Order: sequence, then structure tokens, then C-alpha cells
Amino acid sequence: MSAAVLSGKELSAAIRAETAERAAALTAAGTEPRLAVVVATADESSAWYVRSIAKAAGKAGITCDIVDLGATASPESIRARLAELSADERVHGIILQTPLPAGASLQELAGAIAFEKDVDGANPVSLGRLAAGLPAFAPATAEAVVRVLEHHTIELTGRHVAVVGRSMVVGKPVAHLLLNANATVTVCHSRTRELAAVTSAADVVVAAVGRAGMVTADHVAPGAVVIDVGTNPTEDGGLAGDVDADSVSGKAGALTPVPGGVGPVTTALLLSHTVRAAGG
Ligand SMILES: Nc1nc(=O)c2c([nH]1)NC[C@@H]1CN(c3ccc(C(=O)N[C@@H](CCC(=O)O)C(=O)O)cc3)C=[N+]21
Repeated sequence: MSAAVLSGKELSAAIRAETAERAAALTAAGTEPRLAVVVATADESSAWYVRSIAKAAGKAGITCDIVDLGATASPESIRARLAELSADERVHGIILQTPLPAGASLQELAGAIAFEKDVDGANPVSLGRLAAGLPAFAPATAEAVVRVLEHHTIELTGRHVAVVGRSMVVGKPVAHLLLNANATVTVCHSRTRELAAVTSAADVVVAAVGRAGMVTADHVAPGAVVIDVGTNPTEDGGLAGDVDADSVSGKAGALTPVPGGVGPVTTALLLSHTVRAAGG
């Protein structure tokens, strides 16, 4: 038996269509939705994501400014640019791409992104509000995980979800979103002992470690639902998930593909957040 494929394509298309409608209505009313993407890295996965945001924004009628500060930008210069964009009333959404240059951290810099423009939920204020169950933009990838589960009608209330990874972009925020959805959540990371035993006790495993093929059949219970958040560039220019799909699909009940799973929903949600930040 092979695991069911939990595609994100249909959901992504629906979010994009709704976003395009809202963007058109905003534009007709005199507000052109605008997203600023701040880049300070030469990372391939990030570059791919930035191009895909720009393309999808264009299709949705959202203006996208790519602000490339270069891979050697200082934390001070990044902070200053974020503050400038935060004060610019033509800009509705701001995302600071990771990874960042040595010495710069998302946690420290994202405080310079105005909370109401923080469409990728990077400002610690956004994460705090998320934890408190207050309205805030969640990091698009973290929200995409929950939206994919909901779209495929996978029950979360009372179920045990193991999140592998504790980043600010995925692991921590997705744990809060899952708690808000009444799941029982275990957050695992590189120092977790007996990782396979912990994740094998879960109904749902969310793999967000950033290492290709890390999660194998040994890590999942028979019939479990596995969400693969990884987008690791491969040598041949492709994309590999954090899950070893060949190994896991023979044991899991359902698995998100890479590409075509969480990724497309992430991009769609970032744009959806941008039109909401613009008042749509
Ligand atoms: N602050 C921040 N937030 C992020 O969310 C963030 C980031 N920085 N830095 C870079 C990574 C990378 N990332 C991807 C999102 C979607 C796809 C995606 O849609 N991929 C397609 C496949 C593309 C292909 O076929 O090559 C898919 O999964 O179907 C990929 C990569 C978000 N990131």
C-alpha cells in the first residue's frame, strides 16, 4: 500500500483566485496592493522562492518590489531598510528572506517590520500574538501546513502531532497553530533523544528540519499522516523534501509531495496576507 498524496495545488489555486479578486477590488478602489521582499542572501532555495513570489504576485495583481541588499549586507543596513519600508505608506506587506548574512538573525531584525505589514509573521510580536490566540499573520509556511491538513479534512482535535524542527519560520509557529486547533503537540529538534520513538507515537508528523530525506519509515507509525515542509535544493536543480518519500510512502497513510505540497500553498498565503494587509 502506498500513502495517499496530499496535494497542495488545488488549495493553492483557490487561495490565489480569491486573492486576485480582492486585489482587483482594492486596485479599483484606489489602493494598489504592494509587497516588498527583502533579500540578503545568495541561497538558491531563497532565490527560487523570491522569483516564484514575484511571478505569482504579478498574476494576482499585486506589485512586488524585490529589495536585494546583497549577501554581505550588515544587520544595521537591513534593519534600516525594514524601518524605511515600514514607514512607506505605499507598501502593505514586507517579508525578510532567510537565510541571513552571518551576524544577522531574523528574530532580531524582524522587530523592525511594522506589525501590521508583517505578512510572513516574523516579528516576535506576531509570534507572541499567535501564541496568545490573538489575530496576527502567521508565517506563511506554518499556516500552509495547517491549511493543507484542513483542506484534506484531517482531524486535529485531540490528535498527537509531532513537529520536527523549532525554527522561527516553521517549527515554533506551527506548534502554536496546531495547539490553537486543539492538537496535542510535541516539538522535536536536533537534540531530541530517541527521535524515531517520539515521532512514531504521533498521528501526524510535520517534518521541518531543513535536511533532505531526514525523516524515514523508522520515524513514522503505520498509517500516520506526514507533512513534508522541506525544500532542499538538489544537485540536479530539483527540490528534495525533508522526508525520504520512497521509504515513508510504504508505511504512512498519507504524505504531502515535494514539489506540489506545502510549497505552493506557502506562496499563495503570503499573497493572501498582503491583500489583507492592504485592507482587502
Ligand atoms: N522568511 C522566509 N520565509 C519563508 O517561507 C522562506 C524563506 N524565508 N526563505 C526561503 C524558504 C524557501 N521557501 C519556499 C517556499 C515555497 C516553495 C515552493 O513552492 N516550491 C515548489 C516547487 C518548486 C520546484 O519545482 O522547484 C513546490 O513545493 O511545489 C519553495 C521554497 C520559503 N522560504
